[in-house]
Formats: sequence, C-alpha cells, structure tokens
Amino acid sequence: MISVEEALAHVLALAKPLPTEEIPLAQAAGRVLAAPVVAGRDQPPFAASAMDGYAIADADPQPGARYRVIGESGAGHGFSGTLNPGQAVRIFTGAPVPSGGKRVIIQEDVTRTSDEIRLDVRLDTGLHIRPAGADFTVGDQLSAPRCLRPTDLALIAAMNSATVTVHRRPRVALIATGDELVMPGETPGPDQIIASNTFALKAMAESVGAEGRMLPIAADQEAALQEVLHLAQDADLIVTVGGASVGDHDLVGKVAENMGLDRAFYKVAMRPGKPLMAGRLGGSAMLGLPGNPVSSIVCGHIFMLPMLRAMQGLPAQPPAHARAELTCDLGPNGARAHYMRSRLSPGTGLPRITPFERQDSALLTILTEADALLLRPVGDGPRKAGEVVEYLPLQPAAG
Ligand SMILES: Nc1nc2c(c(=O)[nH]1)N[C@H]1C(S)=C(S)[C@@H](COP(=O)(O)OP(=O)(O)OC[C@H]3O[C@@H](n4cnc5c(N)ncnc54)[C@H](O)[C@@H]3O)O[C@H]1N2
Ligand code: MOO
Repeated sequence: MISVEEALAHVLALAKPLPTEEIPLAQAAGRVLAAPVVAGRDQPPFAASAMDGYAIADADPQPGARYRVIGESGAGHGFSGTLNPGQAVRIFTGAPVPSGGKRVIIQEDVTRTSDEIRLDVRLDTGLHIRPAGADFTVGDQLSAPRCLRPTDLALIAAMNSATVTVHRRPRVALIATGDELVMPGETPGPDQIIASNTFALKAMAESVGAEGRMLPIAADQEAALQEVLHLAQDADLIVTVGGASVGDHDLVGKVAENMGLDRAFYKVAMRPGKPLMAGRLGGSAMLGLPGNPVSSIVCGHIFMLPMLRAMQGLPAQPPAHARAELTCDLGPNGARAHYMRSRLSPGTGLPRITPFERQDSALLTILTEADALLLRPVGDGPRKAGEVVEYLPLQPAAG
C-alpha cells in the first residue's frame, strides 16, 4: 500500500495537459485559458463621462456660475469641438469628454434655461470623468492558465477578443462493473441493485469542464469487461468502478493488464478507497475506483478531479484542505488516512466540523448530507473537541 500523497503524485504524473483549441468566447465559460489574452485597445479608449450632465472646462467652478451650452456629446457620438471657459457641453454617461473638458457637473446640480445653465450653490465634489485607459490599456494581459469565470468573459470581450485558446476538454469514459448492477429505471433481479456511482462521477467530471460518457455496465466476465474497455479507447481518462478488490470476481486489474495496462500502483492507505489502482492503458490514463459508492465518490474528489484539472492545464496539485474546529472527541486513527464524512456549521472564527456517527462506505444517504471530509492522517492520535483539524470541502449539503 502506498500513501495518499504518493498515489496523488502518480495520478498527477498520468495527467498531462491536453492539446489546445480556439473556441468562440460565448462558449468559453468554465474552460481553462491556455494562452494569455492581450488587450488590443485601451478601455475606455477616451476620457469618458461617468454621469449625465454638463462638461465644462473648469475643474473648480464657482457655485452659481453660468455657462453657455454649445453642443452635445452622447455615447457613440461625441462632440468634435473644443470647450473653452464659460462654455458647457451637454453630456451623457459613457460619452467622450470634449477636448478642454475638466469636469462633468451632474444635471441634478444645474438649472437650464434655453442654451444656458446655472450651477447650484452646492455642488457635489466629483469630477465624474473616467480617464482613458482607467480599466486597462493596450498590452495588459489576462494571464493563463485560468479557469474562465463569467466576469473573465466580459473582460476578454472588452479587450476585443472574439475567441480564446483553451485546453481541450478531457474525455472521460465511466464504466460500472458488476453482475449485480442494472441502470436506474430498469427492473432489478432479486440479487441486484441499481448502478449509482457513475452518475455522481460523471457529474463531478463535468463540473470541472470534462466531457463525461457513461459506457454500458460491464458484467463480471473477462470478455465483457474487455469489450467495454475497448469502447473507451478514445478517452483521455477511463474511470472504472468496482471489481478492484481481491474477490474472485474482481477482474478489472487483471483484464486491464492483459490489455496492456502499465499500472502505476494498486492499493492506497486510505479509508474509504483502499483498493484503488491507476495507470496508463494505451493512450488513456486509467483510474480504477473501488465499487462502494462512498469510496468511489471520495476517490473521485481526491484523485479524479485534480487529474482533470491538470489535463486542462491548471497546476497539477492535490485538492486544497481547509481548517475547522472539531465539535466532539475522536479516538486515535489507524494505519490508513481516514476521510470522515462530516458536516460543517458556522463558528466564531473557523467553521465547526462534526463527523457523522456512521462512516460505512456504502452509505450514500450520509454522503449526501456531508459537506466536508474530515481528514484523519495516518496514525493520528486521539483528538479533543475544540481542536483544529483539516478537512476537504465538498459541495454544500442540500437543504
Ligand atoms: N477480503 C477483502 N475484501 C474486501 C477488501 C479487502 O481488502 N479484502 N476491501 C474492501 C473494500 S475497502 C472495498 S472499498 C471494496 C471494494 O471492492 P471492489 O472495488 O471490488 O468493488 P465491488 O466488490 O465490485 O463492489 C463493492 C460494493 O459496491 C457496490 N457497487 C459496485 N459498483 C457500484 C455502482 N456502480 N453503483 C452502486 N454500487 C456499486 C457493489 O454492489 C458492492 O456492494 O471491497 C471490500 N472487500
Ligand atoms: O476502502 Mo473501502 O473503500 O473502505 O470501503
């Protein structure tokens, strides 16, 4: 058995960044930028009014002063002349400030009569002019790698890029194995259950930008498993679920090895998830997850998601841990790192964390209630309520 850290180093070594492609900006949310975006213009490209009002050539006008209105500057069509002392230009938000303009007086502070304005006695203090390039200037960059958020897309659009260069989405093939499994909606036989794990794993993969494809369930026969693994040949990552342990029907390692699997490791000192394997099968990375629902999903968080991020060019790094205050005493931990399904609650400084009583790796109901995995390192001693511990955040629990 190897440690979680060693296993992570192996799986991340299997996850090389995928080739890049150029895609339309409107389809780029959640994709990982592979090349920096460079601003081709200044924003704003001219000094622009921040308010509706009147531009004047005076930065510090006398309260009550009068000006003659000589023209208008609107967004998209500015005023081409020059402002001189004693003159004003009617101006609107986003419009270019005319040459000579020093300040915009908001229209609420002005009384207009025909083509003359009179300033109020009390004026607000702002100049209300956004200098050219206040947001960004030619050559400014949005650097890569970066997972593109909605706001990033607006910035890239403002920089005048219609496309972006991103890493290709990883193709993930998900294979459930076991004679006992049928798909949801089918009628299970008396000894059968419903395949569930791959639904979570597909959604998790897609949540970090991958394309998930669920392959047919593979029965516990070498030929059946081999056939389904063949269907996965074009995947960047093959994720099998089940058949990873030592039972007579646990065939995944054997069949994959017969097909040429270059196995990086088998068995990790962790709970849940001990019978985990990984390696390279043809052009694909392969992750063989244990079948117990919680084991496979926990391993998905710890190993699959970092692999998929690294394949998209993000830094190859383990999932980030956070810290919380324990609400109860815990006994000593054993020889495997324990990822305890837990619930977070607000604390005064750090959040508080409470592990569930029942930690069986078959209990999906508990995992759906959990929003954190409390991390008990190998050989960790007993812990007292109030101590600070590390955890891995999961998605917020429902409700
Ligand atoms: N003698 C030993 N037995 C077991 C060991 C061991 O070290 N020695 N390890 C145990 C641990 S820990 C785990 S985890 C499981 C993992 O075994 P497998 O990966 O071979 O998984 P299966 O036996 O195929 O299935 C285990 C369990 O999960 C259910 N399952 C499988 N796939 C799915 C799916 N897609 N959706 C829902 N449920 C699934 C399956 O029916 C079994 O109940 O081995 C222990 N045994
Ligand atoms: O490792 Mo198993 O995943 O403990 O149930």
